[in-house]
Amino acid sequence: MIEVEHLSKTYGSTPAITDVTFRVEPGEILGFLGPNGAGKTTTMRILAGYLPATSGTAKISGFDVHDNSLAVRQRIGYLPETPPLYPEMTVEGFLHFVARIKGVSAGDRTAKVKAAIARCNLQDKQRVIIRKLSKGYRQRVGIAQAIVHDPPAIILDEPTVGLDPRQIIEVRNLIKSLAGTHTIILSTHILPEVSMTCSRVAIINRGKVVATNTPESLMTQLTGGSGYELEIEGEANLAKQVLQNVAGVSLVESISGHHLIHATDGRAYLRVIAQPGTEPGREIAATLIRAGFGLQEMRRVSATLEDVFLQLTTEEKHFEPEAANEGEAA
Ligand SMILES: Nc1ncnc2c1ncn2[C@@H]1O[C@H](COP(=O)(O)OP(=O)(O)OP(=O)(O)O)[C@@H](O)[C@H]1O
Repeated sequence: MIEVEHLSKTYGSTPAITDVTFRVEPGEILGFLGPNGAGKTTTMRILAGYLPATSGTAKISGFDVHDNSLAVRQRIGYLPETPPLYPEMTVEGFLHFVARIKGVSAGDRTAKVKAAIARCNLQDKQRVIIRKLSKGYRQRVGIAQAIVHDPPAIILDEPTVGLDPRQIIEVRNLIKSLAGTHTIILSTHILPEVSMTCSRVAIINRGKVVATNTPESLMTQLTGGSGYELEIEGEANLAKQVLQNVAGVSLVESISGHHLIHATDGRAYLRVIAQPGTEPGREIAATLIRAGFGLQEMRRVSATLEDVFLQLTTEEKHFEPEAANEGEAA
């Protein structure tokens, strides 16, 4: 539905994005996640037909954004970082205006504007001048203008920036409600936004896509699954040997810091990484007790998307593209 292949953009001699490839399936929300300056806005603007790429292709519903820009604009809704609103117009008047320039026929306009107003919960504000709206409501008008012509694809660039926590929840719920009937790309640098809203995530760093997968799969790929942190009475190396033989355990390591600080108090602090899809907690506890160790504390830890993001965007090494795309629909 949205297909991006080997897209690159260079501003003068500065590469902004390099060889970006990903696709978004119909009805899916893809989170496009990256730190400041990673190339998110550049990619979104190319997809929306506002910026020509230096090389590569991008297609929306099969139409090339460069060669068929008119067809693409009719099939795409775009919310830039700063919504393009006319402050002196009423919400309703503005949406009628946008519907007209997006090519909605005069006969369909009233119904489409009404539907966009209802979808974005703007019924109470439809006759209010945009200038008088709060930032949260303005953002909803921004989303309403993106969907008023009922496009199959929607591109949202940092849609919750500058909103208060309540408005953020409202806008995220609105975006989620658009999935299924629309194909959505949500560009953001906010990690929880991706976990809460998106079914899949593409992580972009320094202009390159470094991983694409579901948030859960990314976490599992990077860490080998969830794990446990243990505080035990006994000798660390002995405990490690014992635990290494428990079914489902892939790795046992000392927790650095703890190990050094408490080396003399007879306690060991260990992290056990479980093999993906296994839950060896019960057997870990039973094995330790059977072997005569005292189990002071045991808690489950799982990698967060934040761990994944930090690892991919701060280390030089990252997934090979094949591994990064594993599990992705062809
Ligand atoms: N018009 C421009 N001229 C020159 N360089 C640009 C231009 N626009 C963006 N860049 C550079 O391209 C790179 C990618 O910028 P882009 O705005 O796409 O990133 P971003 O991920 O959207 O960042 P942010 O989250 O800060 O908006 C950056 O290094 C930026 O400085």
